[in-house]
Amino acid sequence: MQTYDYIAIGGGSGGVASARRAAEYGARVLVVEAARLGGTCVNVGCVPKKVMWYASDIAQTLRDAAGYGFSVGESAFDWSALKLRRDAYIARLNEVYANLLDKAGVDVVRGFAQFIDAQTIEVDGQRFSAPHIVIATGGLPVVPAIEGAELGMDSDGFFALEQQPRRVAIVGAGYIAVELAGVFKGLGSEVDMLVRGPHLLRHFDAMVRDELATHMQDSGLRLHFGSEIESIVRQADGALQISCKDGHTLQVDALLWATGRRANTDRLQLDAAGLSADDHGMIRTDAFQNTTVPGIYAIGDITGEAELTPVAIAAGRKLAARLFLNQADSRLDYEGIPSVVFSHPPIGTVGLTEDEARKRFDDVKVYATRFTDMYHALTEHRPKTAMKLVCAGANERIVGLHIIGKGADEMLQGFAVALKMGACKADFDRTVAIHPTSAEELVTLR
Ligand SMILES: Cc1cc2nc3c(=O)[nH]c(=O)nc-3n(C[C@H](O)[C@H](O)[C@H](O)COP(=O)(O)OP(=O)(O)OC[C@H]3O[C@@H](n4cnc5c(N)ncnc54)[C@H](O)[C@@H]3O)c2cc1C
Ligand SMILES: NC(=O)c1ccc[n+]([C@@H]2O[C@H](COP(=O)([O-])OP(=O)(O)OC[C@H]3O[C@@H](n4cnc5c(N)ncnc54)[C@H](O)[C@@H]3O)[C@@H](O)[C@H]2O)c1
Repeated sequence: MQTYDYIAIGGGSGGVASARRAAEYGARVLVVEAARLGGTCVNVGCVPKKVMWYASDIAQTLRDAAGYGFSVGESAFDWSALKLRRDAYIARLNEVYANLLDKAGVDVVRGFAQFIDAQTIEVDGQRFSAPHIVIATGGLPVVPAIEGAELGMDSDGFFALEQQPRRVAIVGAGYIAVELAGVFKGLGSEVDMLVRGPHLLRHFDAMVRDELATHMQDSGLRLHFGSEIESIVRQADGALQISCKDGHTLQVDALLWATGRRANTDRLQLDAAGLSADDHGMIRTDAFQNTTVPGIYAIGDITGEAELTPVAIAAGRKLAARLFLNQADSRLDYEGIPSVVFSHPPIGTVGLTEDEARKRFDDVKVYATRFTDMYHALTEHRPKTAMKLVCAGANERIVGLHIIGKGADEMLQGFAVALKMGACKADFDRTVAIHPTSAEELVTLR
């Protein structure tokens, strides 16, 4: 049996970040990874998704170019060529992760870890023990139990696609559904989104989610709200026939399930360590990432908190500082986490929605604007940009900030710092605008 100070189960965003920090602080550390280093984000998440988002954005730029006097002529897009280049980039990132761990002096064991007891794990018959073990095993896509569901793909399957389907149906209305719908549509597929409820992105501020629906419909993407699938059947010509409960049918070449993710805890043998997952398989923790068993911690998607890479990384680093740098108060503040939806156009959001703020505070004031940004003044396609500041209290502290429009993705980070610092509307007002930008609207709202 080999012994360590710290073991991270899972070499994804959270596990790798926590392990590297712990090693930097002098701990002897092991990372166990069952698949590819970098986890969901690097291999089947943020990174390949952003590559596809860029491709779709370039396709739109080519279409916009005529407005600026360019005759671009016929352009062609080769999905499989892009996939090859994307896969090569990710293979390089896998190596970068391996090198970073190596340089930090972290040992890596490839294989699937299972608990033997609270301080011992087993990987392919080999045992390792440590007084501190962090579970960072992330999540997996969920596909509903519907007749023919296996004929569709999940987001992992999306990244394995060798050819671009001509007609695609996407089920779901969360981050992944709207992001991948934008990719397919931007790159020229016909897209139908089947949404169970009445909205896209139901937890988002009403302004951005309704604007996004308008943008999508204007781009020719078909949104079917209140739509639930009954069955999927493969036809003789290879197409998929989708039958919905309301009698509506659809024929497509591919179907994408973007119906959420579940925690990856199934085969960990949590009970051997005295741990149990909740009904969703999540391992809940206190504010310091402690599970109910002393010496076992959980970080990242497995905890069911904001499922974002920087959250997993920050929680892992804070935990390492608490355990190995004696920083007893070191913990991640889960308030005010900014996030971007890489839809077309992108959405940036931080803090409370208007509805949430009205429930929490008596005195809420909202400043909003909707305009055509300068880039689109000359293009045929003229999507609007929309922005909203949600303020609370007599001093109008900004408790929510929401943007949809070109550049929202890169605009948000700095504003998120301002919100974290407790910025009020008056602070925005006394900041001189940068002209001509879209972001300047946020400091000139009246
Ligand atoms: C399509 C998609 C797009 C996304 N886009 C974004 C984005 O743009 N921005 C963003 O911030 N977030 C995004 N996310 C979310 C982000 O990927 C996750 O929040 C993040 O990867 C969580 O990190 P983690 O460390 O908790 O888990 P993961 O990164 O999932 O890592 C878990 C690792 O544990 C390994 N593992 C599991 N069980 C075991 C075991 N028993 N033994 C050994 N190894 C094991 C797995 O193989 C995996 O490598 C996206 C997710 C998806 C699916
Ligand atoms: N840009 C980003 O930062 C980014 C991108 C992708 C994912 N993520 C993270 O990953 C998490 C998971 O994303 P996701 O899109 O898988 O989940 P999600 O929870 O955001 O969305 C799931 C969607 O599926 C719908 N749904 C669930 N079951 C259904 C069914 N049986 N039939 C029809 N619809 C059904 C839900 O109503 C919801 O609209 C996100 O919450 C986010 O934290 C982040």
